Formats: sequence, C-alpha cells, structure tokens
Amino acid sequence: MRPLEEQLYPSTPGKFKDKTYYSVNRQFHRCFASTSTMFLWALFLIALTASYLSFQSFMDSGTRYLSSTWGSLHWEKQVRDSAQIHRVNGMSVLVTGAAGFVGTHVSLALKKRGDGVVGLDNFNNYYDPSLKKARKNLLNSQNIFIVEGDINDARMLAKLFDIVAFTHVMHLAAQAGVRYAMENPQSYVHSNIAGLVTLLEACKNANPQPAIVWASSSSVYGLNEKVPFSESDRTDQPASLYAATKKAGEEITHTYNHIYGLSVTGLRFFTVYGPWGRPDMAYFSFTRNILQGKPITIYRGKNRVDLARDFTYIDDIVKGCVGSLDTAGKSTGSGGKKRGPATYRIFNLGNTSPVTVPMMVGMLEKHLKVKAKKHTVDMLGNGDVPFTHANISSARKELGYKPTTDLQTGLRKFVRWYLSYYGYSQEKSVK
Ligand SMILES: O=C(O)[C@H]1O[C@H](OP(=O)(O)OP(=O)(O)OC[C@H]2O[C@@H](n3ccc(=O)[nH]c3=O)[C@H](O)[C@@H]2O)[C@H](O)[C@@H](O)[C@@H]1O
Repeated sequence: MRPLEEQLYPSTPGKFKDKTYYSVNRQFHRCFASTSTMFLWALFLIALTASYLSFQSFMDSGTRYLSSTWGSLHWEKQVRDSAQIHRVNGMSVLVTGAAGFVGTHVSLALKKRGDGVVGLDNFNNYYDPSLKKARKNLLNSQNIFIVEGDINDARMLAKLFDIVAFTHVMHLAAQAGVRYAMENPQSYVHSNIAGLVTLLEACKNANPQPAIVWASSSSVYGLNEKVPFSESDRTDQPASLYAATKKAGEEITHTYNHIYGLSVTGLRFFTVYGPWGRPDMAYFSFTRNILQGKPITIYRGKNRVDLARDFTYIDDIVKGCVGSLDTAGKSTGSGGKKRGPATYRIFNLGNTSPVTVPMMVGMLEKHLKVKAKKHTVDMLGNGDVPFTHANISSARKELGYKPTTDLQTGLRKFVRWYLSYYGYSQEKSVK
C-alpha cells in the first residue's frame, strides 16, 4: 500500500487529476493556509513585542549612557572637559567636598589660574542643601563640573581615576561640626573614617598616584593647654568624636604614605569663616538670629572665662591650600607598591590672633547695625574646647602662608555677602 502522502500527492500531480485528490487537496490547502496565516500572525506579533522591548531597553540604556549620571558618555565628557589644564605646568585636581564652603573657594581659585578642577560632592543635608546647590551653580558658571557622589563609592572613584590622571586630590569632603557628633556619631565614622579610607584606596591604586592635600582640624589639639598650638604638640586628648575622627585621619593617611608612597599634606584649619560659609557655624547662625530678632546662646568656659577662637578668613585658608598643592612632593608608588619615600606633612592654618566669642558677636552687631539678644550659658561638656591659637611658623616657612585678614575685616565681608545672598536691603538690617 502506498503511503498516505503518495496517495494524496502523485509524483506528477499535474498529470494526474483525480477528483478525490483535488477535494482533499483543496481542504488541506485551506486548512494549511489558515494555520500558516495564524502562525505568521503569531510570529509577527512575537517579533513586534520583541522589537518593542529591545527598543525600550535600547532607549533606557541610551538615555543612561548619554545622560549625566555617572558612567555615561556625557558624564565622562564633562569630567574630562573640567579636568583640562589651561596653563603651563598646571595641575589637574580632584576636589572632594567641592560644594562645601572651603571646597567652593579652593575650586574657584584653582580654576582661575588655569588648573583643571573636577569637583565631587554628595550634597547631603547636614545643612541647607540649597546653599550647596547655589555654590554648585557658581562653580558651573566657571566651567567646573561637580560629580554628585559619595567618597564611599569605590567604583565611582575608580572610574574617575580611569578617566583623568589627576595630579592632586584636594580632599575636603567630611562630616564637619564639633557638637553635632553627639547627635549623629555614625556620620563622622562614615565620612571621616570609612570615606577617607575608600578615597585613599582609590588614590593608592591610581596610576599615576596623585598627591593628597586634605583637611584636618585644629580640634585635634583637644585639651592641649600649651599655646600657641604647634604641630609637634600632643594631639592624643581629643574632646569630641569629630576631633577623634580627624586625628584618626592623620594616622590613617600616615599609613598610606608609609606603605604605598602617597604624598600627604594634612592641614589643621582653625575655625574658618567668610562668604558662602557654613550655616552651622556660630558666626553664621548668630548673624541669622540677630537679623531675625531671635536670641543667641553664647557658651562660657570654666570660671566664667570667655571662649576664644583663632578665627581664620577663607581667602587666607585658600592661599594655604593652594600653597600646599604647589609644594606637595610627588607620590612615589605605582601598582599599589611604594617605590621610594614620599612626603608626609602637617600644617596649622590659623590666623594667630584669637578673639573671644563675645567680641566676635560685638563685631557682628556693628556690621549688622543690630543689637543681639544674648543668652550666656556655661559650656555644656559638648566637645567644645576653651580656646584655639595657631602657631603658623611651619606653614609660613614651607608654604609661604601669611594670613592678612583680621576678624573685623573678614566679618564685614561676610555680612555684606550674607545680606546680598539672603536678599536683605541694608535698611532692613537696621532696626
Ligand atoms: O577649627 C576647627 O577645627 C573647627 O572649627 C569649627 O568649630 P568651632 O571652632 O567649634 O566653630 P563654631 O561652631 O563656629 O564655634 C565657635 C565658637 O562659638 C561658640 N558657640 C557656638 C555655637 C553657639 O551657639 N554658641 C557659641 O558660643 C563655640 O563654643 C566656639 O567657641 C568648625 O565647625 C569645625 O568643623 C572645624 O574643624
């Protein structure tokens, strides 16, 4: 017996025209035609869905790739452009904490003289983020790009060093503030310890390794009573967790210098103040309260002694930072290995003339032309130290550091900025 197909399909169908064959054939064709149409439609629909989905994912990845999020093409271009050096023997500097007070001023100064500057900031809300955004806009207007990211993000840091061979890192990102450490101790560990180590790891792995200049603090002198404070004085009695994390930073950077050949310069800043300053600091919050007619609290030390600070104007600090970058020796490591000894330095950057807090308030009253409602209380074991006073002979000798702005002049400049930034007319401030 012939197989079914042979019965239905003769070897030469054109020659053999059997009715049975034709009717079966027609039914088969109809059936086949409708099945194949359905099949084709199904195929078409599957193809359509698949291409829609892949188009979607292409668009998603394309948008990500071309947008400003880190790792995108557009982001890389912004980083590269910002790092461009525009002077002979210039440097390309990664400034962490660039939307912060000191970071903004240092970034502007470097850019102004033709160095390449890439900023990095996590824009946290420790204080009014709108002020940080305003500083960012100021930097953007000078063609300085700020990467939004955290120094704890190792992948992002590695990417940055991949894209740019930074010659220097100006590390200013930190959790600042002496008294806030009692409220949120973990934030100090996160930024000042963990973040610092993550950054140092990235610097150690970078090829070439950058030289590092970073912000320590006058608070490391803690309960030291020898005045003025010299870099060689004891710093093993911190009075606050903030101070302890800054002191730890000095030790941690030392190990990276010792093991991996990173060039390190630590700067002990003494109560820095000025335009675009930090709203959590006394001179800033006092100004706000005085203008709003609110009372201010003035802390007083043991035996009713006034507290005093070696208040240092921002422009002087900037000169110290830039001088440190300019004189920093090169890092000597590569491939994570030290190839020779590298510089390790620590400098006080102060003003050398301490002023008591009530005197500082008196100056503000004069510039604001408003009397403060003062409320004096005894210092509450809150991490504060009674006084600070910098010996700056080392910085003077090595960096050419020479502060030139006294507190009276610096506060006048600050008040002028404050009134214009917050939209006060001079009349409004006079009561
Ligand atoms: O030099 C430093 O190392 C430190 O300087 C400042 O710390 P601090 O000197 O305590 O600055 P403020 O918070 O502005 O306080 C200045 C003075 O005003 C006093 N104060 C502060 C706040 C207040 O409400 N009342 C008051 O009398 C403080 O006790 C202190 O004596 C910064 O906040 C720290 O980040 C920095 O590291």
